[in-house]
Amino acid sequence: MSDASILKRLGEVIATRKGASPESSYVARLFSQGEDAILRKISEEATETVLASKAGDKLQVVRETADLWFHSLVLLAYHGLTPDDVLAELRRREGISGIEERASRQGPAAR
Ligand SMILES: N=c1c2ncn([C@@H]3O[C@H](COP(=O)(O)OP(=O)(O)OP(=O)(O)O)[C@@H](O)[C@H]3O)c2ncn1[C@@H]1O[C@H](COP(=O)(O)O)[C@@H](O)[C@H]1O
Repeated sequence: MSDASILKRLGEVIATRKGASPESSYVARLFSQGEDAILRKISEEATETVLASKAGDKLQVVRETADLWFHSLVLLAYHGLTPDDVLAELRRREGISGIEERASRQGPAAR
């Protein structure tokens, strides 16, 4: 099974939690608390990822990044989006240098 398929499966599970009982599901509880609660978790997990990196703790970097990705999937589902929407955007960018892309947005003077 490809690594991308775990994102797809997890996205599907998360979507099923909309309207599920907050008593039995962490994701349902987040949905019931609303957008700000989801955004707070993303902010928290991003900060924890930064701290793990600064501490040079690779295992913790992996764990915090997993938390960050997971909560980002919850935010996507909140907006009715799926991991496929983000994967399609990454595919669209594939092979386009960030430096070139930035210059094309800023016009010839920035090159
Ligand atoms: N991948 C995850 C996952 N990663 C992290 N978490 C939860 O996200 C929370 C992370 O928050 P913290 O690290 O800040 O821990 P905490 O202090 O306990 O959290 P808070 O009380 O502050 O919210 C923890 O409660 C973790 O258990 C996850 N919860 C669920 N999943 C997946 O989502 C599926 C659906 O989950 P439920 O909706 O709970 O059934 C599960 O089967 C898993 O596949």
